[in-house]
Amino acid sequence: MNTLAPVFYNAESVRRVLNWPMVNEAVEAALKAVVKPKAPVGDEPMDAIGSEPQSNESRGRSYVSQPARNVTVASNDPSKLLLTMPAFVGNYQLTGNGAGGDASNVARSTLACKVVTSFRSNRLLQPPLPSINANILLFNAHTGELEALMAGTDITTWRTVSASLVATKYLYFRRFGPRAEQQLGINVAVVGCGAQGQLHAAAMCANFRVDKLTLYNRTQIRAVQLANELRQRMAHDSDSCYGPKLPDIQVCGSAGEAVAEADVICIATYAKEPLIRASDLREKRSVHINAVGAGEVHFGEVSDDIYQESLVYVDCMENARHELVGLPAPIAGEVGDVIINGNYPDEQALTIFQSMGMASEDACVAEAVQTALLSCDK
Ligand SMILES: NC(=O)C1=CN([C@@H]2O[C@H](COP(=O)(O)OP(=O)(O)OC[C@H]3O[C@@H](n4cnc5c(N)ncnc54)[C@H](OP(=O)(O)O)[C@@H]3O)[C@@H](O)[C@H]2O)C=CC1
Ligand SMILES: O=C(O)C1=NCCCC1
Repeated sequence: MNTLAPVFYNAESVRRVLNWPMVNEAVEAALKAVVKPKAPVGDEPMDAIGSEPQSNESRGRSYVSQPARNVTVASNDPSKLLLTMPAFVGNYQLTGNGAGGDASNVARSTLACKVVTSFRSNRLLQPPLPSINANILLFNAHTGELEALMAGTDITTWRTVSASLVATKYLYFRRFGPRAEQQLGINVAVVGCGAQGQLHAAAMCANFRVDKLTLYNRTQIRAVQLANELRQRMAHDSDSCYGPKLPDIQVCGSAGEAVAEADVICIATYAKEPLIRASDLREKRSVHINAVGAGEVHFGEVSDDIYQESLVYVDCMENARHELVGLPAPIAGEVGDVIINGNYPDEQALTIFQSMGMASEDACVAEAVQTALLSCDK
């Protein structure tokens, strides 16, 4: 690769190659890589008596270096943030699923840094702009030279939605059996129909068998527009990715109404006050919540009484120590650990995936996108 001239991949190029199998595989790789080896107990092998637990690297497993993200407040306004999100992901594999990978299963390492702004008032501009705008720097992991600058706004939305998909697969479906995500029909509620909510709604229907999709948005017209768009798109694509039966899509007048019959809830707003409460949820719990919104805190949009009843899982325990201070419930574990060890929740559990977003997800997806774009050029 020419080290003197980093390549620029614009948003259009990135969009051309994004697809769910590719992104889901890359995000799953990032979620697993972040899991630290456990201290040696029982049958865990030890290097030598009294030695430290083996590192993931020395075991040939994937691993991550991902410092806490740095947040800069712009114009003295806490709703205008610039975040820098560096990550190194070592020794991970992508199989070639969805064209991002390498069928030979060669282990890869990625060094990247996302620079992202969150300006929530952008939606009020004329014309409106996305609240989240991102670019990703991809470096040569051996020499440290900058190889590519990639538009990262779509990658941010896709990898965040994908983390919710992966969490739903392992924290919700797998409690019912090994292939439950292909067999079971679910009711999905989406609370917040901004950029995240829109893609969560479409992706849940494209990746799982959704019987009913309920939508709530503070400004109702956006939920109505999303419902209409999804109905049109699904009718048009019905042969390809959606199941044998198209979901029944309903717009609701309150968040409580939207989640009342939901098995899986995706909530992605800037709300500081809770939009959903324990009394809104189905009595027979067996419910999974993807809590995505990050206003001033990550967990404002879901009420304390839901957290107190839930098993809360995170993408990264280390980041949670910095970013989830004051979370009203203990953290049960990392999604990656559940993927690796198969320790799924009980069928009746109420689970929350508290999504913070990881730089390593951006790194793995950006690497997969670059691989796919390079293979298009061949
Ligand atoms: N976990 C992660 O990895 C990531 C999390 N995020 C977070 O996801 C959330 C949504 O982002 P995105 O979709 O890009 O943002 P958008 O600006 O596109 O959408 C914001 C949504 O939040 C709703 N909303 C804002 N304030 C309130 C409120 N007080 N009460 C109810 N609804 C409200 C808006 O409703 P209305 O249409 O009425 O204005 C809209 O539906 C943000 O908190 C963002 O920080 C984003 C990226 C990654
Ligand atoms: O992970 C990200 O990227 C973001 N998370 C919170 C809000 C800004 C972007």
